[in-house]
Amino acid sequence: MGRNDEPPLASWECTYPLARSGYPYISAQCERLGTNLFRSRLMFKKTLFMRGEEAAELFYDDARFSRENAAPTRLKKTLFGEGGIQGLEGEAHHQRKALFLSLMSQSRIDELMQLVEQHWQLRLNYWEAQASITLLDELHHILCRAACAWCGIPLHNVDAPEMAEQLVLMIEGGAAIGPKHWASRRARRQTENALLDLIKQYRQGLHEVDPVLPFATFVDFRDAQGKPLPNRIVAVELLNIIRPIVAVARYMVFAVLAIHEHPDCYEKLKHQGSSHYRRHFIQEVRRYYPFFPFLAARVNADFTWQGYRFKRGRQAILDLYGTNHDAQRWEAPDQFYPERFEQEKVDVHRFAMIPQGGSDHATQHRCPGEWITLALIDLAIEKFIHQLRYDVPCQDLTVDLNVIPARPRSGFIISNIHSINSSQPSAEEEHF
Ligand code: HEM
Repeated sequence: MGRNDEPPLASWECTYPLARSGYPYISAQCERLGTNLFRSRLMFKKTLFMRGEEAAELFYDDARFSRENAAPTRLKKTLFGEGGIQGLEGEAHHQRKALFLSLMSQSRIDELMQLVEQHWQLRLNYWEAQASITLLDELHHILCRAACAWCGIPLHNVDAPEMAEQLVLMIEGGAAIGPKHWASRRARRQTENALLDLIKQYRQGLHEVDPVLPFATFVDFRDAQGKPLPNRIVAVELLNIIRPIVAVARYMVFAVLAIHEHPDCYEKLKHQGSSHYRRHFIQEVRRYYPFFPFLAARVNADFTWQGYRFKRGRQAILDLYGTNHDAQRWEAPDQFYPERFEQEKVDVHRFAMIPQGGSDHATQHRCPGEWITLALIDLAIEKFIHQLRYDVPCQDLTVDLNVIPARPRSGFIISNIHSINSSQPSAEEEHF
């Protein structure tokens, strides 16, 4: 290898094999070529693919990589929206990020958890009356109602199921092709438009929202020049809160799946209360189960790294799933083993364990919703270990690694559901 070589070539074009193999694709190429960096083309664009802790540290060096115009259009039209925080850089990004982080205080997160508890409790009567329910679908609805209430977005009974469905379409349609992708684009347009109407009404003084809630925080924001955010951007950013809160349903289901498939974990969670073990279990759910597959950026300036040339303007992809499963960093990475975190230091979460991105929250693009995610998974564990009795009927619980975003095929069906601690009887049943 010379001082300034091109990274190894995996293939001329890899869009189709990547779509067909899903999460393990980048790692499989790394193993085949004996490298953590290779090149190919994605959607005919020359692309560098990177995996592992060192590569993640490099990817988060903003002198070398930029997110501006990095996300593919199909993701902007579905998952992210246009003009949102994901594509900002520098001071504009820091300002916008500070707004998101201002919503993540412990007291605000506690508020959200109380809302989720309330909506869960209201739904429990219905669960108990059914022969079975599909947990993923139910959690999508509960989280949608709680997230909208937490943000200050009024949802009436009639709108709630539609809103939940549209958010799920956005979550699932970004990576999809064909009709599902187009339904996802439609869902984004409709949801943004519904929010736009609310934002306009609020600006005209037609309805009031508590100023601490995200809706008012974003609409009332003024930059250093006293300029507000355009209505469309406010709508995109509000969706950047409620959509991912609904998406956490997948991690909650994965946590319940892990409890089901690992009886030893169940016993430890039941008897060790809210111990270190529980925290390690939650981290292992986020490390082990596939969710956000990879991130895209653009090379900012020519540079050389480990003898390989990075050319300005080149597309770069950081493999999140592959980094979380990198055998050079993790022992038995494909085994679910919460105890592994006993040996880890806090800085494991900077570049080695990066299901929600790495580096810093305030200055980098790392997910501002990590604390909410941890709290919601914890809530699911509390419910399923201590507060509910249920059966898991025979079903297909396969998690296909070629489906992005992943989920257990059945959505996790549970039956014979009973509340163990029925100290909070539901006042009214919610109709989804
Ligand atoms: C299901 C759990 C979640 C996963 C897997 C996840 C994953 C991610 C990932 C991979 C990123 C990109 C990081 C980067 O570009 O460096 C991200 C960014 C982001 N996430 Fe999350 N997230 C989750 C939950 C949440 C929640 C609950 C919220 C909000 C309440 C949220 C809001 C955001 C926002 C606004 C960004 C953009 C941040 C920026 O560009 O600076 N996410 N998330």
